[in-house]
Amino acid sequence: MQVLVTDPIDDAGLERLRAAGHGVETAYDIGDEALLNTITDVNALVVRSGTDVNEAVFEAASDLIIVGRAGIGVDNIDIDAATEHGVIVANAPEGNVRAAAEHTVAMTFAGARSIPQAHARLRTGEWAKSEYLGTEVNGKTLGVVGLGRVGQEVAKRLESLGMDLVAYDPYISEDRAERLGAELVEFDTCLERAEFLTVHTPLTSETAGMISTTELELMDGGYLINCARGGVVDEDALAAAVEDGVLDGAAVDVFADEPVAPDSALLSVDNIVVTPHLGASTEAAQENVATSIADQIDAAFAGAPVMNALNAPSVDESVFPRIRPYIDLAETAGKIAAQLLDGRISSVSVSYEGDIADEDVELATASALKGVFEPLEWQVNAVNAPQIAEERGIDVTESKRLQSDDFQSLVTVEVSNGDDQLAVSGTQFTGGEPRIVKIDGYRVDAVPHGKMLVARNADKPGVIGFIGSVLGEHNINIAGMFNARRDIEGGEALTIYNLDDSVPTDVVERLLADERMIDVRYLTLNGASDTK
Ligand SMILES: NC(=O)C1=CN([C@@H]2O[C@H](COP(=O)(O)OP(=O)(O)OC[C@H]3O[C@@H](n4cnc5c(N)ncnc54)[C@H](O)[C@@H]3O)[C@@H](O)[C@H]2O)C=CC1
Ligand SMILES: O=C(O)C(=O)COP(=O)(O)O
Repeated sequence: MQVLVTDPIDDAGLERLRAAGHGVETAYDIGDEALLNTITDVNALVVRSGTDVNEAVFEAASDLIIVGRAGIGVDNIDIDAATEHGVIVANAPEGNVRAAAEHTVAMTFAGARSIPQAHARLRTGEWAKSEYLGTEVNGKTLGVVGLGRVGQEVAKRLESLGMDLVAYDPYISEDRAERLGAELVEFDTCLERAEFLTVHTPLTSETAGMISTTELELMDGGYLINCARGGVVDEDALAAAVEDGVLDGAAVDVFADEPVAPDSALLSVDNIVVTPHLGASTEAAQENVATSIADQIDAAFAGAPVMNALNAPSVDESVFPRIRPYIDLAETAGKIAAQLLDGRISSVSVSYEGDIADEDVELATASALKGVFEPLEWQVNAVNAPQIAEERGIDVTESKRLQSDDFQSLVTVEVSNGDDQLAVSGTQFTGGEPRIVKIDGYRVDAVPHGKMLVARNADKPGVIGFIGSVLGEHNINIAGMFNARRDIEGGEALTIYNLDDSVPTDVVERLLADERMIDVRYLTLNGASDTK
């Protein structure tokens, strides 16, 4: 598999990918145009904040499986476009949290004690001792906007230095804030009470520009520290607020456009301390995020759960071995059901019974959808299948029942076209053999693989012989078969054949021409049926 790395990551990540046998190409500072040309046969792309992974990238990247963000913020990646193209986006949400928190604390002090300014003057021989009267954090109020992983670590550190905490985060509980010793308050209150305000939200449509002139005026003095994302704080408004004395100072690590333009207003105001997006730049953080992303890429290539996938159902590694067979069975059951039902599919229901009902089955359900949609030749995988269902107005339901009548675990995929339904169930026998055990109400025992013929016929003597001889005449070898009939003798029967060879349409038609045959479908479990 081919991995392209377009922002510098730690060698440990590159080595891990190479050790796993993948081809790794680094192209730091690659331009947009060159990226579009290079990405065409790449299977994984690794980025930090320096690469714009937009829709055009996904359009060009037909073999792309995963984009790994060696860090936290994913505002430079078009996740909707990734999902539409079935590409996993994963980040490394833990590895640089402490680095970002420490840098925030460092920037707080740098701003409050004018460390960079004093340093610069001393380097030119000026002993400007009397010009710098700093502000202590001890006894002051810290306002935290966004009390997530980084915000919490910053809060803990600055609280231990004697600060009182207020926080604004509409998505966390009061309990969580309280446990940190922070008072959860409204946004305006947070701005009004903060003597130091630190921003730790992601950049989203909701947070873009959330702090501008009006908000800075509410602060009325004090310091603003932004080590989250440039677009959250309006840069011109911040520069003006510090310049005009509305704020005492600011410290900024991140910019709306990076690298920041040399004429940015933020670079020319005395009391604004700046760093070039260094929050995550420690050895430990870079090693952590690079190896985390390498592991996730390797998992994605192997079809295993991707721990921090942002747009695909993710499964805990410890439960994956238990649910893996049902992920495969759900896909197979979905494929069979879709190939046996005519008409436009309007709903899919996936149900789990027995032990499997006790597990997190989101990935298995996505896999069932993939199975249903694949025979329809839609470009689909478990990442985009739920979205495809939604876009096409297909109802998807998932249900669970802890009891199972006949099997330890059973997964059933039922498809409906509005008039008719068709359900296919699968289980895993002890010893690891997957089996399809029910098709459209018939109790069967079929090995789900390769080429299969499903025939429904009148339950009369000689029908199986007839099918066998027609297949034989066409040199189609039968590898195995299972015959089932509905409740009463002389009613309807269903026979499943596992075949070594494909069944051409004219052979299906020849079988169907016999009046004893009710329905005959040739289906493949490796791709679209060639009779539909
Ligand atoms: N300067 C640097 O090098 C680094 C910057 N970052 C930035 O920090 C951000 C936060 O990282 P984490 O704390 O790990 O993310 P997180 O997801 O753990 O926390 C973000 C918090 O923001 C809150 N939030 C979302 N929308 C909000 C809104 N409208 N108002 C208030 N709060 C809101 C969320 O509820 C969540 O608690 C990242 O998205 C990234 O942009 C992260 C690491 C390094
Ligand atoms: O992890 C993040 O969100 C960061 O902002 C770090 O960015 P970087 O990897 O240094 O470009």
